Amino acid sequence: MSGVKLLGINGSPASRRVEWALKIKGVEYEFIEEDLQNKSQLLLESNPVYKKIPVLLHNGKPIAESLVIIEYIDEVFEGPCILPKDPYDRAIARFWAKFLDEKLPAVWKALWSQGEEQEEDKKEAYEVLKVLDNELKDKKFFGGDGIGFVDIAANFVGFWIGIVEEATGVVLVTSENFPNFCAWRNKYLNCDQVKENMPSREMLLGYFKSRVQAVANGPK
Ligand SMILES: N[C@@H](CCC(=O)N[C@@H](CS)C(=O)NCC(=O)O)C(=O)O
Repeated sequence: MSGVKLLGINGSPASRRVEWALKIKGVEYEFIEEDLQNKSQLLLESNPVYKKIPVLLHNGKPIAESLVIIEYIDEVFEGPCILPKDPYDRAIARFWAKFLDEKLPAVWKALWSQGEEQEEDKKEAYEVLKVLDNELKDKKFFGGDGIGFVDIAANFVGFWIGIVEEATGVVLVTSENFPNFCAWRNKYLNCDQVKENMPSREMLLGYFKSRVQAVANGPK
């Protein structure tokens, strides 16, 4: 028993990032599915600042924020390194992971907003995707030849965006606009590591379609 518990949600990209890191290290853990409509006392006490999942509990001590948790896992447990060893490469990986965290809300918003607001939001989302596309110009993965910290951090753009696009009918990513990004995404989705660490596509598609329906029905 490793004394590791994860408070999370099966379909959450942030939660999946942490599970992926735990699996790379071969750490056994207990997954505790949270209900965000009715947050547990354990979650509220473990992450009193943000009250969000994921939270890792290691021997009872809580750590919040998925990227912070992955770095902790990388330092504390034996196994393959997740972040690069070289300090410069590590700093660059942190830069891109931070970029993803800061910019993803704009991409998410563009997928759900409507009308004129959406046209503005799309412009911002395209800028973010263009930056990612450019970063992937001469690379197989963000991590170089293999999946690394930034590819784990990028699970939302790699896996979730396409599903939300299908549910909402909003198209942000095309191979004409973002060829390097699309090439990365195709490789990414075909990786065993990715397949093993993502939730069911059907489950997410059903969930997002029900959200689209709820938006269309308007407030009750
Ligand atoms: N920056 C955080 C984001 C975590 C996050 O957004 N968690 C969402 C679920 S995916 C949550 O707990 N939301 C509940 C709330 O906002 O009350 C991380 O990377 O851990």
